[in-house]
Amino acid sequence: MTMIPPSLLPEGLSDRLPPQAEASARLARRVLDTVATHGYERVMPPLAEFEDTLTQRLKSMRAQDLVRAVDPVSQRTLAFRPDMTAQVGRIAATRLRSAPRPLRLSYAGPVIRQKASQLRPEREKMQLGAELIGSDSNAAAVEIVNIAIEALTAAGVTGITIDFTLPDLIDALAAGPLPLGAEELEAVRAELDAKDAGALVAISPAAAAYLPLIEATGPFHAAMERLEAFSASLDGAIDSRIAGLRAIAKPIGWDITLTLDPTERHGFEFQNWFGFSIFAEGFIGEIGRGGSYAIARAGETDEPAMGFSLYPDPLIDAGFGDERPRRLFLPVGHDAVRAAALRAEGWHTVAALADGEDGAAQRCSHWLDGSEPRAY
Ligand SMILES: N[C@@H](Cc1c[nH]c[nH+]1)C(=O)O
Repeated sequence: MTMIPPSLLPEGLSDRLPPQAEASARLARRVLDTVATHGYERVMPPLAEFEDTLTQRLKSMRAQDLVRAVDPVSQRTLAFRPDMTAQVGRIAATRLRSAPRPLRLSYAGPVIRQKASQLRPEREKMQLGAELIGSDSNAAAVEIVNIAIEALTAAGVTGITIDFTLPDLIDALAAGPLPLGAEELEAVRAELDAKDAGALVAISPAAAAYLPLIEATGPFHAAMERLEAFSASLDGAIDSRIAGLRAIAKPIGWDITLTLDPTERHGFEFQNWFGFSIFAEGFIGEIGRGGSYAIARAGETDEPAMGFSLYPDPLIDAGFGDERPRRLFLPVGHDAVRAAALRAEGWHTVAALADGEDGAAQRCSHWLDGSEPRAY
């Protein structure tokens, strides 16, 4: 029998150690506090639930993406949550069904996926976010995008880029002004994803009509002008979406870089008319994502919603949020009242358990000499 080393964790799962565990919690706290000031109240869904309740609520949450196990109690398949948005949707559609709308909820916790992404090896990630349930209007999008920016800024993130997308644009065009057969549609999606103009044109003349969308990518204002020209060539077929994007972009500060990638679908499995990805300077891949979606409800029409999720682990790995408090060593017999007063001033204290302990070895910069902290 092969022995599993006691330190080995399953692939893609890892420990967070000091000081990063604290930095991660601090960043989560700042984001949650910011969204709370805009009326978002926290929910705490469980780490795992029945697989079907996780996959049914949001369209295209796929069972094969989940880490699953059979529950010995119910004999049913359980799945770890891959995304808390689906759980918030379940809560909104069931236990908070009759709560007044719009309903504003926030969340934070780990999520687990079957496979890691290409960019990062983790299967477990920290997720923080906010969901606005009951509307997917332009006003809802303005609120969500701006709160996401405010929360990241409050947490100290700089160099933010927001990339807008229209996740269901291709489907809407294919079902309307630029018809495509089912196979053609798949091929068009693949080539737009690859941004391969030559391959797109080679599919068919109908597919070639989608070419302007590849060009409507990049810095926001120039890309929007190209998207507007494309809409004009289709008798204004996507004018309302363009107006939506303009309304969302308008209040965003000059210090945020805006880009447009109207056909980006990666990571937008359930979002419909609007989606956005968040990037921070110096970090590969998104640190957050959001958009509009619909929550399925038993015996009723779907409910519109809008939200965002942040994945702060890359920031934490890079040492972000590492604010080390001053550490003070308290020798045996120290003045406990003075120590409490110093803690109230922001010191972190480390009390000796026995004579002869070395405070410096406990990473203390100071020790309590009578009533005064003294540097080592
Ligand atoms: N939870 C989604 C983002 C999102 C939140 N609300 C709507 N979309 C994700 O992580 O991809």
